[in-house]
Amino acid sequence: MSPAVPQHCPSPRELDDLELLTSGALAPLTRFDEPGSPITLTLPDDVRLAAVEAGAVEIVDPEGLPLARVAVPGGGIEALTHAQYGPFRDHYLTPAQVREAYPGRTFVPVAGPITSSQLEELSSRGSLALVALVGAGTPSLSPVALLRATRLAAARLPDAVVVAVPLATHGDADADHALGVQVLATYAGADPVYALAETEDDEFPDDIAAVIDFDQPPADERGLVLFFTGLSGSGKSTLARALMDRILEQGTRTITSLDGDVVRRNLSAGLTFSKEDRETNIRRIGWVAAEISRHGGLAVCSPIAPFAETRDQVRAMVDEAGGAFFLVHVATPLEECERRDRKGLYAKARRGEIPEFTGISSPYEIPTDAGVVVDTTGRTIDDALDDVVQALKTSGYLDLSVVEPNPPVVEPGGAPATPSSVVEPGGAPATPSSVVEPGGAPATPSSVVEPGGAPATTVSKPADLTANPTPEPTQGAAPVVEPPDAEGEGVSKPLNVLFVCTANICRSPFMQLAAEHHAAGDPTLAFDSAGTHGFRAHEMDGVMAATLTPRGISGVEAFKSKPLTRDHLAWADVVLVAENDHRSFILSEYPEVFRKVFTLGQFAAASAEHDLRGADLLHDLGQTRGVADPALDVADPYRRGDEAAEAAATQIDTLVQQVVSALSSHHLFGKEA
Ligand SMILES: Nc1ncnc2c1ncn2[C@@H]1O[C@H](COP(=O)(O)OS(=O)(=O)O)[C@@H](OP(=O)(O)O)[C@H]1O
Ligand SMILES: Nc1ncnc2c1ncn2[C@@H]1O[C@H](COP(=O)(O)OP(=O)(O)O)[C@@H](O)[C@H]1O
Repeated sequence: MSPAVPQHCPSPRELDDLELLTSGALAPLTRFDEPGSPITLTLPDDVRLAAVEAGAVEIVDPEGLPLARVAVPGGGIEALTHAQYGPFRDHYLTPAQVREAYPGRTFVPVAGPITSSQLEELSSRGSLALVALVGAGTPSLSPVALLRATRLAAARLPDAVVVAVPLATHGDADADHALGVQVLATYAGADPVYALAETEDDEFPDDIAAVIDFDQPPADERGLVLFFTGLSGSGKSTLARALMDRILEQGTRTITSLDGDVVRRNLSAGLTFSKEDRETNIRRIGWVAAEISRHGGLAVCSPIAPFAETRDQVRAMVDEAGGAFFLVHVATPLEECERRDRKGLYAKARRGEIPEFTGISSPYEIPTDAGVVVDTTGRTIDDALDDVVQALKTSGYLDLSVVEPNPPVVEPGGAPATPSSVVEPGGAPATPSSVVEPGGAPATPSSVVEPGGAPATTVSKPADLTANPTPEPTQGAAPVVEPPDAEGEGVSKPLNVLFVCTANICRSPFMQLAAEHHAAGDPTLAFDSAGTHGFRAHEMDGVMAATLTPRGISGVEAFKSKPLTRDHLAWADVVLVAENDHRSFILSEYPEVFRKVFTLGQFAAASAEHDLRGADLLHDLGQTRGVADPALDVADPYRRGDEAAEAAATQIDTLVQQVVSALSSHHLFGKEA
C-alpha cells in the first residue's frame, strides 16, 4: 500500500500564490519553488517528510477543502478545485476568462483606493479593466475594501469593469513589482496596460472615502486585545478586573474576559502546565481574542503566558485580524508574589508538591515589548491601575479619562465618600509608575526566573525600544482647558506633535528639541519624534547636535532615536515630516493617517495663511491639505558637513517657530484659564 498523501493548509500568501499558479496568471511560472522565484511553499518538517514519502502533499483551504496536489519534490501542481467563496468572488477571473470577456480594454493595475484626480485622469482613457491587486499583505486597504473602493471607482467612470487578482506581497518590493508587471501583462495579452501616476493628492469621492474610513477605523475604534502577563499572584486578574470595571463604567465598549484560571476551567480544561500545554493554552486564548478584535471588540486576557514566543504568536494573530495588541507586564517580583501566596501554591511548589511551577521550577521570560510595566508591590490597586490607564491613553487605543461627571457617592450615614482606594494588607505608599518610555527607561526591578529554571535573580527590564507602543510626550503633560468650541469640551489634552525624518538622528530630533525650546513649557503642546527607518536608541548626530547650543536649545543628552510605529502615529494629532518622501512612505504604510501628515514646510506655509490656531487649525488643514511643494522640504544634512547642518538648523528653527506659534493655544487657554 502506498503511503497516504498528507494534507496541509498553507499561509494566506501561499494560498493566493496557488490560485495564481493554477489560473495561469503567473505564466510561464506553473509551479512552486522554481529557483530564484518568490513563489515558494514551506511545509512543516513532519508534513514534508510524509510528502516526500508519498510523492505529494494535498493543499487544503482553512476549512479543509482540498484545492490542489503538489508534487514533492518538484512543486508541480494538479488543481483539484478552485475556491468558490469569498466576497466579490465573481470578480476573480483567470486571464483566459478576462481575455474572452473583456477584449480591447486598457488594463489598469489598482493597488490602493483611486483618488479623485486619478479618476479624472482615467475618465478620458476609453474602455478600462481595473485590475484590483487584492492578495494577502496588500499594504493599503484590506482586500474586500480595495474591491469595494475599486467597484465604486468603476461606477464613476464611463466604461470600466473590475477584475480581482489575489497577488500577495512577498516581503520584497522589487520582486513584488516584477510579479505585478508579469501578471498584468498576462491579463492584458495584446491590450495596453496603463499604470496610474503616483499622486500626492489624497482626496477621494465621498463614497470611496467612506470605504477607507470603515476599513481603517481610528485607533480608539479598532478591536483591542489587552494582554496581562506576569507571575501567579502578581496582580494580573485583579488589575484586569479593575480595568474592565472602569471600561464598563465609561460605557463605550463591551468586553470579553479571558482570565487564566477561568480559561483553564473551560476552553483549556484538561491541559497541564508542561511547556507544550501552556503554549496550546495561550494560543487558544490568542485565537479567541484575535477573533473578538476582528469585529472591533475588546478582549482582556490575563494568563501567566510565560513564553515570549507564544506571546509573539498572539500578537501576530491579533495583528492579522486587524486588531491592536497591548501587552501589560505585571512585573511584581517573585518574592512579593510568594509573600502574598493567595492560593498557597508557592508553598506547595517549594515543597515540591507542584511540578513545573512558574517562577520556582518553570521559567518566566520577561517581555521586552510591553506597552506598560507595572510592579504592584506596596501600591494600591487604583494606583497601579492608573499606570495602565495612562499608557493606554498615550497609545491612542483607549481613553478612559473621558467620563460623564459622577454624582457624589454618599456613605451610609450621609457623609460623602472619599475616593475609593483599596489598600492591600501590607499596602505601603505607592511607588512611582513605570510606564515604558519610548526612550526605553528601565522598569522597576522585577524578579524572574530565567529560562531554564535558574534561581530567581533581580534584573531590570531591558531598555527595549523596538515595539514600544506608548510614545510619551516629553512635555505638556499638565492639563489644559480646550477652546470652548473644540471637540471634547472641557477635556484636558495637549496637542501631540510628532516630527519624522529618516533615521531620527538629525532633522527630527532637532525639530523636537527646537519645538520644546520654543514652546517653553506650553502645556497645550507635546512633542515627540521618530524615523521612518529610525535607528534604535542612537544619540543625535554630533554635527547636527552642535547647532543646538548656539541657539540655546537643550535636551540633547536625554535624546534617543527610535523607529516609527503605528502607535506613534496614533498618539499624534499632527505628523510633521522633513521631506515629501517621508510623507509618501507614511501614506503608503499607514494610509489611515492621511489627514494629519504634512511636511514641516507645507504646514508652516499653510498655517501662515490661516487665522485659526491650535486644534481648530489642525482640523481645518486636515480637511483642505493640498500637495506639498518639494521646494519646502528640509534636505538631509547627514554626513554633509557643518555648513549643511547649519543650513538645515536655520531652516528648521524658523519653520518650527511658526508651527509652535500656530499650534499653541496657551495665550488663550493656558495658565490664565
Ligand atoms: N505549575 C503551575 N504553574 C503556574 N501556575 C499554576 C500551576 N499550577 C496551577 N497553577 C494555577 O494556574 C494559573 C495559571 O494558569 P495560566 O493558564 O495562566 O498559565 S499559563 O499561561 O498557561 O502558563 C495560576 O493562576 P494565577 O495565579 O491567576 O496566575 C495558578 O493559580
Ligand atoms: N496594587 C495591586 N494590584 C493588584 N493586586 C494587588 C495589589 N496590591 C496587592 N494585590 C493583591 O495581590 C493579589 C494578586 O492576585 P491576582 O490578581 O489573582 O494575581 P494573578 O492573577 O496575577 O495570579 C490579590 O490578592 C491582590 O489583592
